[in-house]
Amino acid sequence: MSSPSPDPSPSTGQEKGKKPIAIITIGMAGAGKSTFVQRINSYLHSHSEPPQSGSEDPKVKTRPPYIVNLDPAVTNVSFEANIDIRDTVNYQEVMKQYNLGPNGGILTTLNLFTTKFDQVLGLVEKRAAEVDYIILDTPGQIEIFTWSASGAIITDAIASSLPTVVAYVIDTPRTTAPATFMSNMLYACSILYKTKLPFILVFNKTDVQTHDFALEWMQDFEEFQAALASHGGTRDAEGEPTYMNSLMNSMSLVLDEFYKHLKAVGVSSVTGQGVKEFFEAVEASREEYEKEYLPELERTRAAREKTLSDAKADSMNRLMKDLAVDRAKNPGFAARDRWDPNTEEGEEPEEDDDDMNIIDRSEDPWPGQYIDLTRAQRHGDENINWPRPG
Ligand SMILES: Nc1nc2c(ncn2[C@@H]2O[C@H](COP(=O)(O)OP(=O)(O)OP(=O)(O)O)[C@@H](O)[C@H]2O)c(=O)[nH]1
Repeated sequence: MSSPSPDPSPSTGQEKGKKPIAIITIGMAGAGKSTFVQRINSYLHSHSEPPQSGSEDPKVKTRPPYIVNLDPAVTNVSFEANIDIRDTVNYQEVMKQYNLGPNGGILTTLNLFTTKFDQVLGLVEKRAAEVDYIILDTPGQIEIFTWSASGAIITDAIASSLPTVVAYVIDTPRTTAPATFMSNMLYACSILYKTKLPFILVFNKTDVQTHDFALEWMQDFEEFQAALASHGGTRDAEGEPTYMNSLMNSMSLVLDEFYKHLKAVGVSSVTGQGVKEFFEAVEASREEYEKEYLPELERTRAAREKTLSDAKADSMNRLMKDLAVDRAKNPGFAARDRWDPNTEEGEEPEEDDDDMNIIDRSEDPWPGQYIDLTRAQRHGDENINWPRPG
């Protein structure tokens, strides 16, 4: 496991030609992603001071970040997002139109939004010279980043344009059991190997539970195995280690290698403790991105640009097919995961429209209401033709 750089100051980011760094927060539902984004947002705001006119101001440290909210189901966003998925796709309307429940609704909403991610990237790139950090908040459906094409499109698109780091947020108090810790690390591992991006484990909620135990387990697999052995339920009736116990023992050896590629910080999004260390880890990740990831990305960039639109259309079709297959394979789940007509009253959806625009709230005054999926933005009564699950 690598440790954060000793450089104590957050990024100045205003050095000539230095690109902003994108921080993609990923984590299980309830891990504290949104609270964490709010905390780092307020940290950056509190460290930004207007430059003195006509002179180099040594007090200037950072500038407020550019924030993209990709969680369509969040009701209250405690930070001001510059781009908000909810402005473009109406999640309730998606559930209704595709006859989905909350989980399928969130995934499909993100898939639809992803088809327009080039617009998001365009807006972000336009602001790149004005900000030091671009922060993306994502839904708790972590499978988006472990198997879904939309997760890969988002991470690849951002990382091919800007230095990018994944901040994997963990609910520390809920990770003290060895089995829970292991399952969280396996998720992290699959995201790391899928995105191949610099990765920071953010052990959140350290005001409730410090993350020392996690660091010990990551630095010494024997410590983890000892914790596992002393944990209840690890032996069967004959006193033999259970299958799960043996599996986790072996996994801890495998993960030992994985931990070497990670940075880990303890943070309390409530008190702000550890946020400075988090930004040190982000700055160290910039170097990692430039030395290790960028050369590889540049090799593939030319090919990617050429095939981007084909790949997007293909991914969308596959996703819609997967959705249909999943639902066919799991009729019980499909029957439960449906839009409930009693939960919402409203107008009938408009007919389909084939275009929508992403809004930058900082440029375009927020209209103060949801925009219907079918009338995404300012196209009068033209219709959108969303692909339907096969
Ligand atoms: N004590 C403590 N509570 C926290 C901290 N960070 C978040 N929480 C609480 O954890 C709960 C979940 O936080 P959220 O920020 O909504 O979590 P999330 O990961 O965005 O959740 P989803 O949107 O469901 O994916 C809330 O009740 C927060 O107040 C922290 O550092 N310390």
